[in-house]
Amino acid sequence: MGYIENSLREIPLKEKSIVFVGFMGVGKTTIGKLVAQKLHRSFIDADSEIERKYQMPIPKIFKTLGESEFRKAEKNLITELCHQNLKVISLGGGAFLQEEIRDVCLSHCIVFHLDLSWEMWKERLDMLIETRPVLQGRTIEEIELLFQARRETYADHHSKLITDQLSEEEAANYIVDSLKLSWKLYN
Ligand SMILES: Nc1ncnc2c1ncn2[C@@H]1O[C@H](COP(=O)(O)OP(=O)(O)OP(=O)(O)O)[C@@H](O)[C@H]1O
Ligand SMILES: O=C(O)C1=C[C@@H](O)[C@@H](O)[C@H](O)C1
Ligand SMILES: [Mg+2]
Repeated sequence: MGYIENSLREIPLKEKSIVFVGFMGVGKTTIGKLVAQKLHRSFIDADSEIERKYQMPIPKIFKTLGESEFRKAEKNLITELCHQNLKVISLGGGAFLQEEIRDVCLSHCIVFHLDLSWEMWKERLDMLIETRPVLQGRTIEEIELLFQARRETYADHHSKLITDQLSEEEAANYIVDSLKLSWKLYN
């Protein structure tokens, strides 16, 4: 049996939870949900869990409680989730900026970076702006700088997929196939 070592105990590769990271709007939630269905695993979206906990949408959490409260909740939730196996977890776009979140995800789970070119991503801006407070009040040039800067953070991952040419379904199928192949090779 092949195992990847981590600091606490050895978890068989096949049982590790899968975590999706990447910039806002790249498809972590939609593709993560499809991957979970295809692998018969439960799906957890970190943003939705936080909205459920506070009983308000994210823009309202940012407005009334502040971004720092949201980031604390994000860290506590993701740390707890990463200690559970056999899940598919989609993070919020800013979660991986916290070092503790990066560390716990990378040591306990399989981290997939979903990426998109800037040219493709900017076509989604209008659809995203209302529900993503981090994008609000910024010029397109500022958003591009944020997009490029954050790419460096997501560079810490186990696997990456550029989805420019892929539908949500195709991306999910590709991820499932590549996971199954690595389980076969390393188990
Ligand atoms: N491969 C794709 N092709 C076309 N549209 C896509 C693709 N992936 C996602 N989308 C669309 O982009 C939008 C944003 O996707 P989604 O909410 O999954 O992003 P996210 O990465 O979870 O964002 P956030 O970090 O803000 O949570 C959705 O409307 C979704 O249908
Ligand atoms: O990129 C970010 O900082 C965020 C992304 C969203 O998924 C939400 O987690 C929230 O709007 C913050
Ligand atoms: Mg999402």
